[in-house]
Amino acid sequence: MSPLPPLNGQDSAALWERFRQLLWHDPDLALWLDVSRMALEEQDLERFQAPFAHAFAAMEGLESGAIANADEGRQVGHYWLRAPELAPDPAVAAAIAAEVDRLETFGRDVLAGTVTAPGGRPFTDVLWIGIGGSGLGPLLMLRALARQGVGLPFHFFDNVDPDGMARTLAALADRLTTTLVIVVSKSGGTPEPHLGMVQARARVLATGGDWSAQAVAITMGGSHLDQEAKAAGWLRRFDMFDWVGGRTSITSAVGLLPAALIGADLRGFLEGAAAMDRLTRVPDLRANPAALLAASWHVAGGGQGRRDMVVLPYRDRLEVFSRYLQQLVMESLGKRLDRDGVVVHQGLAVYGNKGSTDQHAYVQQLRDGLDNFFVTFIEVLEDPAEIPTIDGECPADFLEGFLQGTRAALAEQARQSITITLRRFDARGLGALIGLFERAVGLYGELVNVNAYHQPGVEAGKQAAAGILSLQSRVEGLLADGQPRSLAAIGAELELEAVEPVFWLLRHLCANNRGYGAKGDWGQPDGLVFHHT
Ligand SMILES: O=P(O)(O)OC[C@H]1O[C@](O)(CO)[C@@H](O)[C@@H]1O
Repeated sequence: MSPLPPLNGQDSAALWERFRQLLWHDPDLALWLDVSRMALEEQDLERFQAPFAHAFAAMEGLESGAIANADEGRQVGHYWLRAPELAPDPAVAAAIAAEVDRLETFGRDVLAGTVTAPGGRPFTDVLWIGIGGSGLGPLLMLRALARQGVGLPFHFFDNVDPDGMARTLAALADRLTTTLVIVVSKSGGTPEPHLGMVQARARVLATGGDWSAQAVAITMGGSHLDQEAKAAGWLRRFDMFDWVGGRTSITSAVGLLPAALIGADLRGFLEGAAAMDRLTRVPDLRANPAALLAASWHVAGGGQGRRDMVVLPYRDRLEVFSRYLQQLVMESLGKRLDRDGVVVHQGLAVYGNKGSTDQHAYVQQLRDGLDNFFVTFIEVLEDPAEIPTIDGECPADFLEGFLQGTRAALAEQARQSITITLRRFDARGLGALIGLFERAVGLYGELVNVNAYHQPGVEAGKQAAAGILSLQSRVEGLLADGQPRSLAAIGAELELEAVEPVFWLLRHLCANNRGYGAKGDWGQPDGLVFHHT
């Protein structure tokens, strides 16, 4: 093969040669990957040989059951979920396969009306309670694969925003007694899904529902949530295995149960991910699409994430994909320390929405402004037949034109881009996309030597939040005697280092009907006097 022409200028013959040489295609998945507009050069492909040999070996070790998440002492087994025979323990392989059967059967029975809400009425809705990977994966499944009139409508508690909860419960209204409530938390101890569950249960019971007969748990065996569901005899419990991380849980019950409840092809989804896994195990940088992605990200950001990834899927069904990738990539790669304990502040920022919509929003800056990004276009070739050409105008042709136009306009300004093209978008294609990015993140993590499977920064935020809640209890306890106090007085009596958190807490309490009031100027916190009435 002739040397890869460098990416510079607008020489169309050189660009075509780059395109030809770097194009990756799999006929079975009918998927193309084009990294020719990334700053990946011949010398990079050579210098990456040794790091990728190491990364491929590390991924092989991970898939064979090594403790790849050393900090948490955990195996990382999401690849086994779509190829159970790869699990190092036959009992684990059997458990994975059995769980898929159970999920499929349960979904089918709910849709067929053989598993019903109390009183024998068919379930009408699903309320899904979960956050992070336990909420985003299901949301992606729904937005990507739901078909009009098939399966149950979904509603989400993916936060503890009371306004969001109130709106969701109001929308369900009298259908709450026929709503299947699915509580998802791998750890079973995350406050957000717990609070959501408590609110949902109270409302279901208040409207005459039968909580245990309507509730389903997806969690690790033995977790607090699992114990609660078991003790109260919930309708079903599904396993979220210890070796599956939240952000890679979409091929577990977390993604498969939504698929089953919207009548999507969950076996096809798993098969697509498995097929991509096979293709991304190939230990050859040029022949491995996940390696080509990871190498392209590396050169774009100098191995330090100096360019953001802008995800632009040209298909509305993939609108949530950028948010999904945001968690997968940023929670995996955004790390302060590398595996050797050296402070590295690694990461790769991800954002996006969809094309061509974003053409009329931030693409202006991508073309003309700060060059701190690369775009990942996602294209689907097969168009639905329902939208015809009218007066010679075919929306699908415009979409193709907009994609190519944006790619070319960016290249004119030396802005980098990747394009992933799928012949058709279905459950199998979605599985393939998930597999592709999961492996690319794993390989990139090895290249930059970070543990892509833990999230110590999130834990830090959780602990800080717990500290604030405990401070609130102390402040409320102090003010319970009815004595008015300034912030300084509260700080002194509680021996606090800082009073600013107290101001924030009391500002919130005073804004609601919680029995607190303040005298003074809210713009001059020092002069405020707080009391409990
Ligand atoms: O499923 P759990 O244990 O409630 O965790 C929810 C989310 O919280 C995190 O642990 C931290 O954000 C994610 O990795 C996970 O997806």
